[in-house]
Amino acid sequence: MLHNRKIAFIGAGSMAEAMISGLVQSKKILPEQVIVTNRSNEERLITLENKYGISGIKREKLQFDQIDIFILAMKPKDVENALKGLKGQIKQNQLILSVLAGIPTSYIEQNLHKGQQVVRVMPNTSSTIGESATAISPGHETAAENVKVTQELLQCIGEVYLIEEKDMDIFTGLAGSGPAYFYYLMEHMEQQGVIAGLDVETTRQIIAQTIVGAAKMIQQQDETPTVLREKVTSPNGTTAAGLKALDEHGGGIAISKAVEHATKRSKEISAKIQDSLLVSSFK
Ligand SMILES: NC(=O)C1=CN([C@@H]2O[C@H](COP(=O)(O)OP(=O)(O)OC[C@H]3O[C@@H](n4cnc5c(N)ncnc54)[C@H](O)[C@@H]3O)[C@@H](O)[C@H]2O)C=CC1
Ligand SMILES: O=C(O)[C@@H]1CCC=N1
Repeated sequence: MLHNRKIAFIGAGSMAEAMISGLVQSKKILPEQVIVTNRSNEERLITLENKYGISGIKREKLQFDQIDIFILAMKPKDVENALKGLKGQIKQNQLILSVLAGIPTSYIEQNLHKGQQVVRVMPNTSSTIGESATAISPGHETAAENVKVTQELLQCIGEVYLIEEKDMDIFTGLAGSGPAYFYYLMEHMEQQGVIAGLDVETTRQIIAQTIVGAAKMIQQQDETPTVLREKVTSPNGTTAAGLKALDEHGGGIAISKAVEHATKRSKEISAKIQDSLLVSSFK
């Protein structure tokens, strides 16, 4: 299904690079199938070309009619301008994947064409190594065949979950932003290893293997996190002491709040963009 399809990233930042890296590494997508463009930073396009063997093309030179799948990968604040620039170039039957947090498919449909083939997508930066947890949610008029193509494409960069669009905000709070919470946790664990006299590189690898092991236990054993946590925790032992400190310092609440606030921010971005649409429809 993906054979010979041309994929163009509009936006060449961290998320575009993570996806390009995963797609090319999967070998299911050839570098010749991938094009990337951005607003103005030509140096960045050259860097991506050299690193992944793909084509970096200035927007004016992009042959829009040759592209099968566009991937919108600019910041949400830039989407209005970006869509204005794309409207005259993109046809209704061309497939648009949007990775933008908080931007509804209806906004994209309304700013491109009625019946535009669009799928909202939420990957994470683990796409880089083919380990993303990616959600997809098609627009109202998106054909089933395009949903299948999207699934097949994104399976090249990890696991894909088809969800309702109303659940995109919580998915973003859990999985889109999620890697950052784990990196934050790792930063703090690492500091303690180093304070205790371990070298930073060894500490980092020990922590990474501990997280990988815990994640694989959840994936491979039919046990809940609660049961697995209890199995680590000997009465009056080291883990009990660690967990008590976590509780006393609001560790559990802090984690819940991180997910809650990221989710809320995704909702705020949606509300803001819907308001701007409402204003422009009254102009
Ligand atoms: N960074 C992450 O972990 C994730 C990001 N996302 C979404 O991905 C999108 C991009 O995020 P990042 O890559 O982190 O941002 P970034 O700031 O690194 O990259 C944004 C890119 O968009 C380009 N751009 C801006 N306006 C443009 C226009 N009119 N036409 C073409 N290109 C334009 C910029 O030149 C830049 O290359 C955001 O909407 C974000 O919500 C989604 C999931 C995870
Ligand atoms: O921080 C952000 O807004 C983006 C969306 C999910 C991860 N990064």
